[in-house]
Amino acid sequence: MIKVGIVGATGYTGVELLRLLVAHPNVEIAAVTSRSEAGKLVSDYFPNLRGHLDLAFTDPSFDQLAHCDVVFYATPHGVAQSQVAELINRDVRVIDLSADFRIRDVELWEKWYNQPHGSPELVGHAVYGLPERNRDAIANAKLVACPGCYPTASQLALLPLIENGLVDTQNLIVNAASGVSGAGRQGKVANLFAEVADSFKAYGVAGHRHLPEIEQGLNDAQSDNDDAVKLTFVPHLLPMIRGIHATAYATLKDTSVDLQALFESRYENEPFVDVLPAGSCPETRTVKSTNICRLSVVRPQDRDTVVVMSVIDNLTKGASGQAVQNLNIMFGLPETQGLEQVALIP
Ligand SMILES: NC(=O)C1=CN([C@@H]2O[C@H](COP(=O)(O)OP(=O)(O)OC[C@H]3O[C@@H](n4cnc5c(N)ncnc54)[C@H](OP(=O)(O)O)[C@@H]3O)[C@@H](O)[C@H]2O)C=CC1
Ligand SMILES: CC(=O)N[C@@H](CCC(=O)OP(=O)(O)O)C(=O)O
Repeated sequence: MIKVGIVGATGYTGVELLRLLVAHPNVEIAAVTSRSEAGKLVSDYFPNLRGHLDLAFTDPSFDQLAHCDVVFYATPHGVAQSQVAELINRDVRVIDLSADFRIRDVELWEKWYNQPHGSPELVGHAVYGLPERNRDAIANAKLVACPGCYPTASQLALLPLIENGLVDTQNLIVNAASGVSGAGRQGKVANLFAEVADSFKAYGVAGHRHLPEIEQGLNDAQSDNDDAVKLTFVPHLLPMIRGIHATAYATLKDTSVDLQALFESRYENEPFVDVLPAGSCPETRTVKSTNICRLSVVRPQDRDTVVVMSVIDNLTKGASGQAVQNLNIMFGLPETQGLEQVALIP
Protein backbone atom coordinates (compact mmCIF):
# COMPACT_ATOMS: atom_id res chain seq x y z
CA MET A 1 0.00 0.00 0.00
CA ILE A 2 1.17 3.53 -0.77
CA LYS A 3 1.17 5.63 2.41
CA VAL A 4 -0.18 9.10 1.68
CA GLY A 5 -0.41 12.31 3.65
CA ILE A 6 -2.68 15.25 2.91
CA VAL A 7 -1.77 18.72 4.14
CA GLY A 8 -4.76 21.04 4.20
CA ALA A 9 -7.45 18.39 4.39
CA THR A 10 -10.26 20.62 5.68
CA GLY A 11 -10.46 22.53 2.40
CA TYR A 12 -12.46 21.72 -0.71
CA THR A 13 -9.65 20.04 -2.63
CA GLY A 14 -8.53 18.28 0.56
CA VAL A 15 -11.90 16.65 1.17
CA GLU A 16 -12.16 15.79 -2.53
CA LEU A 17 -8.80 13.99 -2.19
CA LEU A 18 -10.17 12.14 0.83
CA ARG A 19 -13.34 11.16 -1.06
CA LEU A 20 -11.25 9.68 -3.88
CA LEU A 21 -8.47 8.14 -1.79
CA VAL A 22 -10.66 6.26 0.72
CA ALA A 23 -11.89 4.22 -2.26
CA HIS A 24 -8.45 3.78 -3.84
CA PRO A 25 -7.38 0.12 -3.61
CA ASN A 26 -3.63 0.80 -3.35
CA VAL A 27 -3.59 3.71 -0.93
CA GLU A 28 -3.43 3.92 2.84
CA ILE A 29 -4.24 7.38 4.17
CA ALA A 30 -1.63 7.80 6.89
CA ALA A 31 -1.74 11.51 7.81
CA VAL A 32 -4.43 14.14 7.37
CA THR A 33 -3.52 17.60 8.59
CA SER A 34 -5.39 20.66 9.69
CA ARG A 35 -4.20 23.44 11.95
CA SER A 36 -7.72 24.45 12.94
CA GLU A 37 -9.22 20.97 13.49
CA ALA A 38 -6.22 19.05 14.88
CA GLY A 39 -7.38 16.29 17.23
CA LYS A 40 -10.86 16.02 15.73
CA LEU A 41 -11.91 12.82 13.92
CA VAL A 42 -11.99 13.42 10.19
CA SER A 43 -15.32 11.59 9.91
CA ASP A 44 -16.88 13.81 12.61
CA TYR A 45 -15.87 16.86 10.60
CA PHE A 46 -16.83 15.35 7.21
CA PRO A 47 -19.77 12.96 7.86
CA ASN A 48 -19.67 11.74 4.23
CA LEU A 49 -16.52 9.84 5.32
CA ARG A 50 -18.17 8.05 8.27
CA GLY A 51 -17.32 4.36 8.07
CA HIS A 52 -14.58 5.02 5.51
CA LEU A 53 -11.79 6.66 7.49
CA ASP A 54 -10.85 6.20 11.14
CA LEU A 55 -8.26 8.92 11.58
CA ALA A 56 -8.00 12.26 13.34
CA PHE A 57 -6.62 15.48 11.88
CA THR A 58 -3.15 16.33 13.14
CA ASP A 59 -1.12 19.51 13.02
CA PRO A 60 1.07 19.54 9.93
CA SER A 61 4.37 18.16 11.26
CA PHE A 62 7.40 17.07 9.33
CA ASP A 63 7.92 13.98 11.52
CA GLN A 64 4.57 12.51 10.63
CA LEU A 65 4.63 13.44 6.94
CA ALA A 66 8.17 12.08 6.57
CA HIS A 67 6.80 8.54 7.09
CA CYS A 68 4.59 8.79 4.02
CA ASP A 69 5.54 7.70 0.51
CA VAL A 70 3.83 10.73 -0.97
CA VAL A 71 2.33 13.93 0.43
CA PHE A 72 -0.38 16.01 -1.25
CA TYR A 73 -0.39 19.75 -0.51
CA ALA A 74 -3.98 21.02 -0.76
CA THR A 75 -2.98 24.37 0.71
CA PRO A 76 -3.03 27.99 -0.45
CA HIS A 77 -0.06 29.06 -2.54
CA GLY A 78 3.00 29.89 -0.45
CA VAL A 79 2.68 26.90 1.91
CA ALA A 80 4.19 24.00 -0.07
CA GLN A 81 7.16 26.07 -1.20
CA SER A 82 8.14 26.64 2.43
CA GLN A 83 7.92 22.95 3.43
CA VAL A 84 8.55 20.46 0.65
CA ALA A 85 12.37 20.62 0.38
CA GLU A 86 12.81 18.61 3.59
CA LEU A 87 10.33 15.96 2.46
CA ILE A 88 11.96 15.59 -0.93
CA ASN A 89 15.37 15.26 0.76
CA ARG A 90 13.88 12.36 2.73
CA ASP A 91 12.66 10.71 -0.50
CA VAL A 92 9.02 11.54 0.13
CA ARG A 93 7.40 12.44 -3.19
CA VAL A 94 5.18 15.52 -3.29
CA ILE A 95 2.06 16.33 -5.31
CA ASP A 96 1.30 20.01 -4.91
CA LEU A 97 -2.20 21.19 -5.84
CA SER A 98 -1.28 24.83 -5.34
CA ALA A 99 0.35 27.17 -7.81
CA ASP A 100 3.75 27.18 -6.08
CA PHE A 101 5.69 25.17 -8.65
CA ARG A 102 3.60 25.56 -11.81
CA ILE A 103 5.49 28.44 -13.40
CA ARG A 104 9.11 27.82 -14.36
CA ASP A 105 10.07 31.51 -14.52
CA VAL A 106 10.45 32.43 -10.84
CA GLU A 107 10.33 36.19 -11.51
CA LEU A 108 7.10 35.77 -13.45
CA TRP A 109 5.65 33.74 -10.55
CA GLU A 110 6.68 36.42 -8.06
CA LYS A 111 5.08 39.12 -10.21
CA TRP A 112 1.72 37.36 -10.52
CA TYR A 113 1.60 36.02 -6.96
CA ASN A 114 2.97 39.21 -5.49
CA GLN A 115 5.38 37.57 -3.05
CA PRO A 116 8.95 36.24 -3.08
CA HIS A 117 9.23 32.55 -3.93
CA GLY A 118 10.27 30.47 -0.90
CA SER A 119 12.27 27.78 -2.72
CA PRO A 120 13.25 28.93 -6.19
CA GLU A 121 15.90 26.20 -6.37
CA LEU A 122 13.15 23.55 -6.46
CA VAL A 123 11.12 25.11 -9.27
CA GLY A 124 13.29 23.57 -12.00
CA HIS A 125 12.79 20.11 -10.49
CA ALA A 126 9.00 20.27 -10.54
CA VAL A 127 7.07 18.54 -13.32
CA TYR A 128 3.88 20.21 -14.53
CA GLY A 129 1.22 17.62 -13.80
CA LEU A 130 -0.90 17.63 -16.93
CA PRO A 131 -0.76 13.92 -17.87
CA GLU A 132 -2.03 14.56 -21.39
CA ARG A 133 1.25 16.44 -22.02
CA ASN A 134 3.81 15.20 -19.49
CA ARG A 135 3.00 11.60 -18.64
CA ASP A 136 6.57 10.27 -18.92
CA ALA A 137 8.12 13.04 -16.85
CA ILE A 138 5.40 12.71 -14.19
CA ALA A 139 6.22 9.01 -13.80
CA ASN A 140 9.71 9.81 -12.52
CA ALA A 141 8.99 13.08 -10.74
CA LYS A 142 9.74 13.74 -7.10
CA LEU A 143 7.66 16.93 -7.17
CA VAL A 144 4.55 17.34 -9.31
CA ALA A 145 2.88 20.73 -9.72
CA CYS A 146 -0.76 20.05 -10.51
CA PRO A 147 -2.25 22.52 -13.00
CA GLY A 148 -4.86 25.05 -11.96
CA CYS A 149 -8.48 24.34 -12.77
CA TYR A 150 -8.94 26.95 -15.53
CA PRO A 151 -5.54 26.03 -17.04
CA THR A 152 -6.57 22.35 -17.23
CA ALA A 153 -9.81 23.10 -19.07
CA SER A 154 -8.18 25.74 -21.31
CA GLN A 155 -5.09 23.78 -22.30
CA LEU A 156 -7.00 20.60 -23.11
CA ALA A 157 -9.25 22.71 -25.37
CA LEU A 158 -6.39 24.32 -27.29
CA LEU A 159 -3.59 21.72 -27.32
CA PRO A 160 -4.59 19.84 -30.50
CA LEU A 161 -4.73 23.13 -32.42
CA ILE A 162 -1.46 24.53 -31.03
CA GLU A 163 0.53 21.29 -31.27
CA ASN A 164 -0.32 21.13 -34.96
CA GLY A 165 0.33 24.80 -35.70
CA LEU A 166 -3.21 25.26 -37.00
CA VAL A 167 -4.17 28.59 -35.43
CA ASP A 168 -2.97 32.17 -35.10
CA THR A 169 -1.42 32.10 -31.63
CA GLN A 170 -1.20 35.91 -31.37
CA ASN A 171 -4.90 36.32 -30.70
CA LEU A 172 -6.21 33.41 -28.67
CA ILE A 173 -9.25 33.90 -26.45
CA VAL A 174 -10.58 31.81 -23.57
CA ASN A 175 -13.82 32.76 -21.87
CA ALA A 176 -14.31 30.58 -18.84
CA ALA A 177 -16.75 30.26 -15.97
CA SER A 178 -16.25 28.47 -12.66
CA GLY A 179 -18.42 27.28 -9.81
CA VAL A 180 -17.84 29.00 -6.47
CA SER A 181 -15.88 26.10 -4.89
CA GLY A 182 -13.03 27.24 -7.16
CA ALA A 183 -12.46 30.06 -4.70
CA GLY A 184 -11.79 27.69 -1.79
CA ARG A 185 -13.56 27.18 1.52
CA GLN A 186 -12.24 30.09 3.53
CA GLY A 187 -14.94 32.65 4.29
CA LYS A 188 -15.10 35.70 2.03
CA VAL A 189 -18.05 38.04 1.60
CA ALA A 190 -17.74 37.83 -2.19
CA ASN A 191 -18.48 34.10 -2.02
CA LEU A 192 -21.53 34.20 0.23
CA PHE A 193 -24.68 32.59 -1.18
CA ALA A 194 -26.47 35.94 -1.25
CA GLU A 195 -23.62 37.47 -3.23
CA VAL A 196 -23.29 34.78 -5.89
CA ALA A 197 -26.74 33.19 -6.31
CA ASP A 198 -28.91 34.50 -9.17
CA SER A 199 -26.03 36.41 -10.68
CA PHE A 200 -23.21 36.02 -13.18
CA LYS A 201 -20.12 38.17 -13.48
CA ALA A 202 -16.64 38.31 -14.94
CA TYR A 203 -13.62 38.98 -12.74
CA GLY A 204 -9.86 39.29 -13.17
CA VAL A 205 -10.39 40.60 -16.71
CA ALA A 206 -7.36 42.90 -16.63
CA GLY A 207 -5.16 39.97 -15.63
CA HIS A 208 -5.77 36.70 -13.81
CA ARG A 209 -2.90 34.61 -12.37
CA HIS A 210 -3.90 31.67 -14.55
CA LEU A 211 -3.00 33.65 -17.67
CA PRO A 212 0.79 33.08 -17.44
CA GLU A 213 0.23 29.43 -16.56
CA ILE A 214 -1.97 28.78 -19.60
CA GLU A 215 0.41 30.73 -21.85
CA GLN A 216 3.40 28.70 -20.56
CA GLY A 217 1.58 25.42 -21.32
CA LEU A 218 0.61 26.56 -24.82
CA ASN A 219 4.13 27.84 -25.53
CA ASP A 220 5.51 24.44 -24.54
CA ALA A 221 3.11 22.80 -26.98
CA GLN A 222 4.11 24.81 -30.04
CA SER A 223 7.32 24.65 -32.00
CA ASP A 224 10.37 26.43 -30.52
CA ASN A 225 10.59 28.87 -33.43
CA ASP A 226 7.10 30.28 -32.97
CA ASP A 227 6.41 33.61 -31.27
CA ALA A 228 5.17 33.37 -27.70
CA VAL A 229 1.40 32.94 -27.63
CA LYS A 230 -0.85 35.86 -26.69
CA LEU A 231 -4.00 34.94 -24.85
CA THR A 232 -6.97 36.97 -23.64
CA PHE A 233 -8.38 35.09 -20.66
CA VAL A 234 -11.68 36.15 -19.07
CA PRO A 235 -12.87 34.15 -16.04
CA HIS A 236 -16.41 34.36 -14.68
CA LEU A 237 -18.12 33.24 -11.50
CA LEU A 238 -21.07 30.89 -11.99
CA PRO A 239 -23.86 30.53 -9.45
CA MET A 240 -23.21 26.82 -8.92
CA ILE A 241 -20.90 24.85 -6.62
CA ARG A 242 -18.68 22.71 -8.88
CA GLY A 243 -17.73 22.83 -12.53
CA ILE A 244 -15.92 24.86 -15.15
CA HIS A 245 -17.04 25.66 -18.68
CA ALA A 246 -14.26 27.11 -20.84
CA THR A 247 -14.85 28.31 -24.40
CA ALA A 248 -11.73 28.85 -26.50
CA TYR A 249 -11.71 30.86 -29.74
CA ALA A 250 -8.94 30.93 -32.34
CA THR A 251 -8.45 31.89 -35.97
CA LEU A 252 -7.55 29.00 -38.25
CA LYS A 253 -4.54 29.28 -40.53
CA ASP A 254 -5.75 26.28 -42.50
CA THR A 255 -9.46 25.62 -42.94
CA SER A 256 -9.03 22.33 -44.79
CA VAL A 257 -8.32 20.26 -41.68
CA ASP A 258 -11.01 17.95 -40.30
CA LEU A 259 -11.07 19.33 -36.76
CA GLN A 260 -13.39 16.67 -35.38
CA ALA A 261 -11.03 13.93 -36.60
CA LEU A 262 -8.02 15.85 -35.27
CA PHE A 263 -9.47 16.12 -31.75
CA GLU A 264 -10.67 12.52 -31.75
CA SER A 265 -7.28 11.23 -32.76
CA ARG A 266 -5.33 13.50 -30.33
CA TYR A 267 -7.32 12.22 -27.36
CA GLU A 268 -8.03 8.69 -28.58
CA ASN A 269 -5.86 7.07 -25.90
CA GLU A 270 -6.57 9.53 -23.13
CA PRO A 271 -8.74 7.89 -20.47
CA PHE A 272 -10.00 11.19 -19.10
CA VAL A 273 -10.64 13.26 -22.21
CA ASP A 274 -13.87 12.68 -24.10
CA VAL A 275 -14.44 14.36 -27.45
CA LEU A 276 -18.17 14.58 -28.09
CA PRO A 277 -19.63 13.82 -31.53
CA ALA A 278 -19.87 16.76 -33.94
CA GLY A 279 -22.81 19.03 -33.21
CA SER A 280 -22.88 18.45 -29.42
CA CYS A 281 -22.19 20.93 -26.64
CA PRO A 282 -20.70 19.60 -23.38
CA GLU A 283 -22.49 20.26 -20.08
CA THR A 284 -20.78 20.66 -16.72
CA ARG A 285 -23.27 18.33 -15.01
CA THR A 286 -22.02 15.41 -17.14
CA VAL A 287 -18.57 15.66 -15.54
CA LYS A 288 -19.58 16.58 -11.99
CA SER A 289 -17.50 14.60 -9.44
CA THR A 290 -15.65 12.81 -12.26
CA ASN A 291 -12.11 13.18 -13.60
CA ILE A 292 -13.35 13.68 -17.16
CA CYS A 293 -12.74 16.66 -19.42
CA ARG A 294 -15.45 16.68 -22.09
CA LEU A 295 -14.77 18.66 -25.27
CA SER A 296 -16.60 19.80 -28.40
CA VAL A 297 -15.00 21.47 -31.42
CA VAL A 298 -17.00 23.59 -33.86
CA ARG A 299 -16.28 25.79 -36.87
CA PRO A 300 -19.35 28.08 -36.90
CA GLN A 301 -20.71 28.72 -40.41
CA ASP A 302 -17.55 27.07 -41.83
CA ARG A 303 -15.70 30.36 -41.35
CA ASP A 304 -12.11 30.57 -40.17
CA THR A 305 -12.87 30.75 -36.44
CA VAL A 306 -12.66 27.57 -34.39
CA VAL A 307 -14.55 27.33 -31.10
CA VAL A 308 -13.69 24.65 -28.57
CA MET A 309 -15.87 24.05 -25.51
CA SER A 310 -14.33 22.26 -22.54
CA VAL A 311 -15.98 21.20 -19.29
CA ILE A 312 -14.43 19.76 -16.15
CA ASP A 313 -15.21 19.54 -12.46
CA ASN A 314 -12.81 22.09 -10.95
CA LEU A 315 -12.32 19.94 -7.84
CA THR A 316 -11.74 16.68 -9.71
CA LYS A 317 -9.99 16.93 -13.11
CA GLY A 318 -9.25 20.56 -12.14
CA ALA A 319 -7.52 19.59 -8.88
CA SER A 320 -7.81 16.44 -6.73
CA GLY A 321 -8.77 13.91 -9.43
CA GLN A 322 -5.87 15.04 -11.57
CA ALA A 323 -3.65 14.80 -8.47
CA VAL A 324 -4.73 11.16 -7.99
CA GLN A 325 -4.19 10.54 -11.72
CA ASN A 326 -0.65 11.84 -11.18
CA LEU A 327 -0.19 9.60 -8.13
CA ASN A 328 -1.19 6.58 -10.24
CA ILE A 329 1.33 7.53 -12.91
CA MET A 330 4.10 8.18 -10.35
CA PHE A 331 3.60 4.80 -8.66
CA GLY A 332 3.15 2.74 -11.82
CA LEU A 333 -0.54 1.99 -11.17
CA PRO A 334 -3.28 1.89 -13.82
CA GLU A 335 -3.95 5.57 -14.51
CA THR A 336 -7.68 5.27 -13.93
CA GLN A 337 -7.43 3.47 -10.59
CA GLY A 338 -9.78 5.01 -8.03
CA LEU A 339 -11.07 7.44 -10.65
CA GLU A 340 -13.75 5.45 -12.44
CA GLN A 341 -16.72 7.47 -11.15
CA VAL A 342 -19.59 8.17 -13.53
CA ALA A 343 -21.44 11.48 -13.19
CA LEU A 344 -24.76 11.29 -11.37
CA ILE A 345 -26.68 13.23 -14.00
CA PRO A 346 -26.29 12.58 -17.73
N1 LIG B 1 -10.79 24.96 -5.26
C1 LIG B 1 -10.42 24.61 -6.50
O1 LIG B 1 -11.27 24.39 -7.38
C2 LIG B 1 -8.99 24.45 -6.84
C3 LIG B 1 -7.98 24.74 -5.94
N2 LIG B 1 -6.67 24.60 -6.31
C4 LIG B 1 -5.60 24.95 -5.38
O2 LIG B 1 -5.55 23.96 -4.34
C5 LIG B 1 -5.16 24.57 -3.13
C6 LIG B 1 -6.24 24.31 -2.09
O3 LIG B 1 -7.45 24.89 -2.53
P1 LIG B 1 -8.80 24.75 -1.75
O4 LIG B 1 -8.96 23.36 -1.25
O5 LIG B 1 -9.85 25.32 -2.60
O6 LIG B 1 -8.50 25.71 -0.50
P2 LIG B 1 -9.28 25.85 0.87
O7 LIG B 1 -9.15 27.26 1.28
O8 LIG B 1 -10.63 25.25 0.73
O9 LIG B 1 -8.41 24.93 1.84
C7 LIG B 1 -7.10 25.24 2.20
C8 LIG B 1 -6.60 24.24 3.24
O10 LIG B 1 -5.25 24.55 3.57
C9 LIG B 1 -5.07 24.57 4.99
N3 LIG B 1 -4.07 25.59 5.25
C10 LIG B 1 -4.17 26.92 5.05
N4 LIG B 1 -3.01 27.55 5.36
C11 LIG B 1 -2.16 26.57 5.76
C12 LIG B 1 -0.82 26.59 6.22
N5 LIG B 1 -0.12 27.73 6.32
N6 LIG B 1 -0.24 25.41 6.56
C13 LIG B 1 -0.92 24.26 6.46
N7 LIG B 1 -2.22 24.17 6.05
C14 LIG B 1 -2.82 25.33 5.69
C15 LIG B 1 -6.46 24.86 5.56
O11 LIG B 1 -6.70 24.16 6.76
P3 LIG B 1 -6.30 24.64 8.20
O12 LIG B 1 -6.46 26.13 8.22
O13 LIG B 1 -7.24 23.92 9.12
O14 LIG B 1 -4.90 24.17 8.41
C16 LIG B 1 -7.39 24.23 4.53
O15 LIG B 1 -7.60 22.87 4.84
C17 LIG B 1 -4.99 26.07 -3.40
O16 LIG B 1 -3.64 26.34 -3.65
C18 LIG B 1 -5.80 26.27 -4.66
O17 LIG B 1 -5.31 27.32 -5.39
C19 LIG B 1 -6.34 24.10 -7.52
C20 LIG B 1 -7.28 23.80 -8.46
C21 LIG B 1 -8.68 23.98 -8.19
C1 LIG C 1 -13.92 30.76 -8.77
C2 LIG C 1 -12.52 31.15 -8.37
O1 LIG C 1 -12.30 32.05 -7.59
N1 LIG C 1 -11.52 30.42 -8.88
C3 LIG C 1 -10.15 30.64 -8.56
C4 LIG C 1 -9.26 29.73 -9.34
C5 LIG C 1 -9.35 28.34 -8.94
C6 LIG C 1 -8.08 27.80 -8.35
O2 LIG C 1 -8.11 27.39 -7.23
O3 LIG C 1 -6.97 27.83 -9.04
P1 LIG C 1 -5.53 27.80 -8.39
O4 LIG C 1 -5.24 26.42 -8.12
O5 LIG C 1 -4.57 28.39 -9.31
O6 LIG C 1 -5.60 28.59 -7.13
C7 LIG C 1 -9.67 32.03 -8.95
O7 LIG C 1 -10.16 32.61 -9.90
O8 LIG C 1 -8.68 32.46 -8.35
